[in-house]
Amino acid sequence: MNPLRLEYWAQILNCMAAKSKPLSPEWIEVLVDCPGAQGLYTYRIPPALAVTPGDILSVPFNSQQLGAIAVRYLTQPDLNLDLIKPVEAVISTGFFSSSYWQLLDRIAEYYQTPLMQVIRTALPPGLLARSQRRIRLKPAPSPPATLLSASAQSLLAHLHQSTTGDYTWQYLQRQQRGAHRALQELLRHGWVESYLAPPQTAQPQKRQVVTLTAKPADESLSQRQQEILTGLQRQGGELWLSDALQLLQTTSATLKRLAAKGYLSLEAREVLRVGSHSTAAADQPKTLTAAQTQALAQLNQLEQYVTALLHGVTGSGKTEVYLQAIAPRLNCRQSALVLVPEIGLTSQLTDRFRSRFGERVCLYHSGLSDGERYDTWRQMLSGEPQVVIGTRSAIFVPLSNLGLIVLDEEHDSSFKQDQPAPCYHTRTVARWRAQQANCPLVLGSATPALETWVEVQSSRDSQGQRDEAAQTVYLSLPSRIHNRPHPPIQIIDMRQELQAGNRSIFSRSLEEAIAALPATGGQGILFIHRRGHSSFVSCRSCGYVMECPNCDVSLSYHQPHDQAEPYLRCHYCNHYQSHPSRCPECASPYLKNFGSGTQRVVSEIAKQFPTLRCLRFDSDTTRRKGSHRALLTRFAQGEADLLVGTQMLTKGIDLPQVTLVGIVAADGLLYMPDYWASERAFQMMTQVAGRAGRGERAGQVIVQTYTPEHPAVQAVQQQDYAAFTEAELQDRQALGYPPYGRLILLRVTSPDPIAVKQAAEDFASKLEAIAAASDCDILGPAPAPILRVARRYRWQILLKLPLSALISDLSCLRQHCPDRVSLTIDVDPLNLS
Ligand SMILES: Nc1ncnc2c1ncn2[C@@H]1O[C@H](COP(=O)(O)OP(=O)(O)OP(=O)(O)O)[C@@H](O)[C@H]1O
Ligand SMILES: [Zn+2]
Ligand SMILES: [Zn+2]
Repeated sequence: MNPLRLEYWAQILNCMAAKSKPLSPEWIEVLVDCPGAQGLYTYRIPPALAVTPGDILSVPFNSQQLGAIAVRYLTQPDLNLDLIKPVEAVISTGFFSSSYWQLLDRIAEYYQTPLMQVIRTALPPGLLARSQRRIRLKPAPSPPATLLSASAQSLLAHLHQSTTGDYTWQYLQRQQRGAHRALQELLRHGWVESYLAPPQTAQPQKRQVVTLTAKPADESLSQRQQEILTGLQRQGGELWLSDALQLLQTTSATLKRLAAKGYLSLEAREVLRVGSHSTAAADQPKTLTAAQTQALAQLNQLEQYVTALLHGVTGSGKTEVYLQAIAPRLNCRQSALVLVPEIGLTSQLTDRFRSRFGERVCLYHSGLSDGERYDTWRQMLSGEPQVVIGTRSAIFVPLSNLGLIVLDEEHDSSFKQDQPAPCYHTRTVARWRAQQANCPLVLGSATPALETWVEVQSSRDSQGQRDEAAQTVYLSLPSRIHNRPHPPIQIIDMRQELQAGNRSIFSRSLEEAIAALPATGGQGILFIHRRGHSSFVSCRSCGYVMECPNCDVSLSYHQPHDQAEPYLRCHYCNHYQSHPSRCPECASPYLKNFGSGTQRVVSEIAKQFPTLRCLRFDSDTTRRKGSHRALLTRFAQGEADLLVGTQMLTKGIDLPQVTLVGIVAADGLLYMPDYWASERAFQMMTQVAGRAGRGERAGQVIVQTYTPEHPAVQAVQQQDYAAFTEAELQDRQALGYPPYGRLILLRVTSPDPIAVKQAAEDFASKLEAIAAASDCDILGPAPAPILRVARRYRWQILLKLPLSALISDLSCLRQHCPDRVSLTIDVDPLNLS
């Protein structure tokens, strides 16, 4: 025997001995492309067919042939083997890498969720429906066509009618009954092959733009029309249609009428080109500061999987480090994944990436349409090196050859999915993904999550004792770019303001600072915890509070501006109702709204500072696509003196002219029903404060509170992350809370208040046995802090486990879930309300 062949056989035998998995698995579980099909289905793999997880298949399903994705091999189907149908064909191979499914499997297991639900979260909707199966003639047919059945010959004739010898399978099925069997025959004899159409090149996205073409002087125009044109002129004469509708408070019909009269033009323009106009000029890498240089050098040395914490104070230039760490990897044809809390809020970051890497940057987030998400996916499957910037779900994009994963603002809670299941944390999944790709994971933050911090600490303590992969590398950017000072932080005790007779929502210091803005040419940011106008409305005669009919919460009072009709809205279920003129309880006309949201602050500002220009930035004013960017651009261009907004303001705003930051009421942040309320309050306040004084002019931060002695408030003032963390960690350790223990929250909900309580009690008693085995505490069952949301009653059970505890599979509880009750298992929950 030829020695080469011998070696070949030796290898095969080795493989067979080494792998427990049979060489040719017999069964495969697949995801079927059929709207009603729930779960995974099992198919037989015919001996002649090589099927690998990740392949796109065609399978018989009911009476049809459907597209499917091979997910995982099965050794022992729990079914009657004779009833299992065979896979019909492999349409496209290597669509997903098989490690991709291992990742999803791991998520399903850790987060106690059925694999199907994980798949649904990970894959863009309609992935299979959009991948078209096509059939084409092959060049060298055999045997002669005359030996084929009549129906096969007829199908062949159809294919010959096409100039390219190529049709979609759907089309052929419509042309001929029983095309399926004919196709089998043609495939078997090598006449044709079936394949998956390559992705259609994504059309450049176009958007309507409104441009002013004539001055609004004409008398034939109505006053309203004149206002619109003047408004457009004030905005620089050009706006995206969507922004124009919002900013000018008009309709497209009105704009079209004005266009017909020749006052403005409406045309489609490519989004990319115009959208990034501010950064059209390609951007060069900046000369790094010493700290940046050191951090980058350490990052560049990391070749394999390892976690690195880039701990950089606000304004220290973390983004520049990401950019320069990614550049060499792109040059080595590796891709990078950059995860951010919310894409709309990080337009500056996105712009910086675009201007550095141009077309190689691609965005992936839930704001994309299904079609856009699909196109982006297919583009990534091409394997071309690229940088994907995305939110939470982008951790699932199918990038091959990953060279680096970055999680910017890693402490941000939007990286955790509350619902639907899987309730995954992007940081956790990113670790697994980086591990699989064997690439470094960079966590960036000015205020790292305590969990991350503890890992760094224990890495330091155990230098050299543990294996490298378990170490967290610590990189620090301790000062701002150009050594700009941090703004001093002034804490105002609002109780003293009240004593001094000041009943305004602004303390005297904040009032003075706001009043001084125009003269100094600086801009200010006011942070309010709540959107809307006021948090609740109550009757001054009988004390009745207006509540949501569907939820156990008070309705928020909304009044977008002073002339607008006020209305009430529920921030949990979005219930809307008009504001009553009289109390529904006692008919008294004295209804008053309490607490201050963004709208109230804006209208207060208008009263106290009539000449000050103010923009509101919250989820009410930024509902439309692109409106975040539009508002921030207006602010950046100096169209307003003040930006008033909610936590959306905390992230990534880098505006040199902002000199004042005011936190109107810190208290709303401090008292939340979570074990980590202090941590979040500290992080948020530090981030907002960090928006001030990033330019040449010094900044100033004013925090108003009724509890100035609160440790989080104190720590913010002293800008002392380490001290805050140390104190907070001691509390956590004493109580066995994360990061020193683990939590699992079971949420039980139902429209039926009795059934939900019953089910929760049932689950709790079933958990007793599990708990005893794993040294775990069961807290509850108890009604959730807000018992009813959107007409569903909510109960919860909290499991508190030591870090070392092995938790058994809780998904078995689902089998005991009664009909109208639903159970969500939230592993490592952040939201306990
Ligand atoms: N080496 C450098 N030389 C000059 N300017 C720099 C350098 N690095 C970064 N910058 C600029 O400093 C500013 C702050 O940087 P960046 O926004 O990346 O900070 P950050 O650490 O992400 O802050 P935050 O956490 O507050 O968002 C940006 O305007 C950036 O362009
Ligand atoms: Zn009343
Ligand atoms: Zn409600």
